[in-house]
Amino acid sequence: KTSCPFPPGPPGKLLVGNLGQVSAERPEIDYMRWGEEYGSDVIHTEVLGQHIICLNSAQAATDLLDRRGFIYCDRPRFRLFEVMGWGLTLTFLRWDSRCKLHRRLFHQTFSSSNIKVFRPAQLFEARKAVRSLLSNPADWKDITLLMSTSIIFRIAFGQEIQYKNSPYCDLSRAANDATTGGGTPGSALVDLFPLARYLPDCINISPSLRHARRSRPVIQAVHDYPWNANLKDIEAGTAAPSFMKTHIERLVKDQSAGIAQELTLADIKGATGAIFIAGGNTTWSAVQSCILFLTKYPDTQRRIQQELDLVVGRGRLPGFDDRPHLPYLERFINEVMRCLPLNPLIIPHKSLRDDVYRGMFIPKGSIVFANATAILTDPAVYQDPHVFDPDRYLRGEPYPPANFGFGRRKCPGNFLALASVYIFTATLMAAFNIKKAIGVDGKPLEPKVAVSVGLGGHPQPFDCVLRPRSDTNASQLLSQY
Ligand code: HEM
Repeated sequence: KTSCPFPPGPPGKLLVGNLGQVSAERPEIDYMRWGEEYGSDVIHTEVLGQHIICLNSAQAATDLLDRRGFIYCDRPRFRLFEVMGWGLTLTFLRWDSRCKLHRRLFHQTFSSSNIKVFRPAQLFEARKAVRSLLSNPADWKDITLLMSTSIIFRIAFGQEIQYKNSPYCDLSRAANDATTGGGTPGSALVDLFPLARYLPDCINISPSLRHARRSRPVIQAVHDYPWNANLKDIEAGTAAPSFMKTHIERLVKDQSAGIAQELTLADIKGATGAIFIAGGNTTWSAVQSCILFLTKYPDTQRRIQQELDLVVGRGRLPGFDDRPHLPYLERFINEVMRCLPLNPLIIPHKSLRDDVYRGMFIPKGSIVFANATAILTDPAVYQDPHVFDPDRYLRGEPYPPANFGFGRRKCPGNFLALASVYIFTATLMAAFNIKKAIGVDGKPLEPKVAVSVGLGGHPQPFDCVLRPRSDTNASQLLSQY
């Protein structure tokens, strides 16, 4: 215990605290406003006795979530997602030996050097997608969904998805709706009043709870359907390399050698499902964000294309070896991530013990949010933070630190995700120009830079027009590929 005060924050009401004061839709904006009002980058609220801490600066987030990661590595219970049927899913696991085991599985597979084995699948899918765009440019949303889903399905379950009306794409869309429809993680009625989960549907006043119950079959299917398909292939000896295959084969080998195993088949199944849910739609959203900013900023397109034409030339398509030689494209992707964080409050962490930070008391069991929106638009770090400017990084401003989270719960798929986004954007820009769509009034439609609410947000729908470039022979190269 300590005599230090809690971090500053809005005064609450007797018993309920700040219940109802934080917007369900854009809580990050409330926390930014309070940050200004109370002159602090660490804000405290309390809802029904639950302490909530929001970190509005990179400094506070790295000091606590990175440097004191051993304190801030737990997660709150996500009861709404439990109702949906998410089980051994790393994202929702409390910090214990099982969670550490799952993180090890992810790190072994998705470290910056180990992801190189997935490059052929990423390259193949990116080129397949851009080739499909040549015949169906208006279909860019479905084609990019097919690509992101197929990359993650190959990596997780060894299954390629060949057609846009494949049941796996429907599954991906449904799983996306299930998770994003749950609202800001940890803020549903059932998270605040756990007994609400037992309310019968006839008196169930919570739309999120009804949504979670309706989503159960989809979440079950996400785990079972591709798993069963790949299990058949593994048994038949025809399975392609995948996370699932590697870990099942290792488990079977260790079991037959009599080596004691902490890992179970259920762990592998949970982790494989987690790759799909955490890695498919997020990558799709990041790809869509790139298309959004390419649409908004034609000059940026030209610069990416000039760089590509210079480095890659006309005789071939971009590959992974070109990436270090395409610094403007790298800055562009980082600037897209900075301007449109897909998880404005990341995913909440929870503290395992009492802590004091700069004289402020953070009690054990606090829910801790890093406010990505505040961090990425902090005027003390980013000059003119609301201006889209990939060249800001040439002036020494840091690459966005918050999009993939912090500390011991930082996204283990970050290298893989950025590699997919890179190879798709490079291939797209080698082959296409993107223009704004024209509205009914004859004027160009300006895409809105906004993200949906909920876990794994995606850019709000926008239109654009893709036209093959006539000044390169990328289309020809793609059609031969
Ligand atoms: C652009 C794409 C992606 C974005 C923006 C993203 C973002 C995030 C964020 C913000 C977190 C929470 C970190 C925290 O709590 O501090 C997270 C966690 C996670 N991500 Fe990603 N992610 C992406 C792609 C991927 C991919 C491709 C995979 C799979 C290979 C993946 C797997 C996970 C997992 C398993 C977690 C939970 C980690 C834990 O709780 O310990 N993500 N991601």
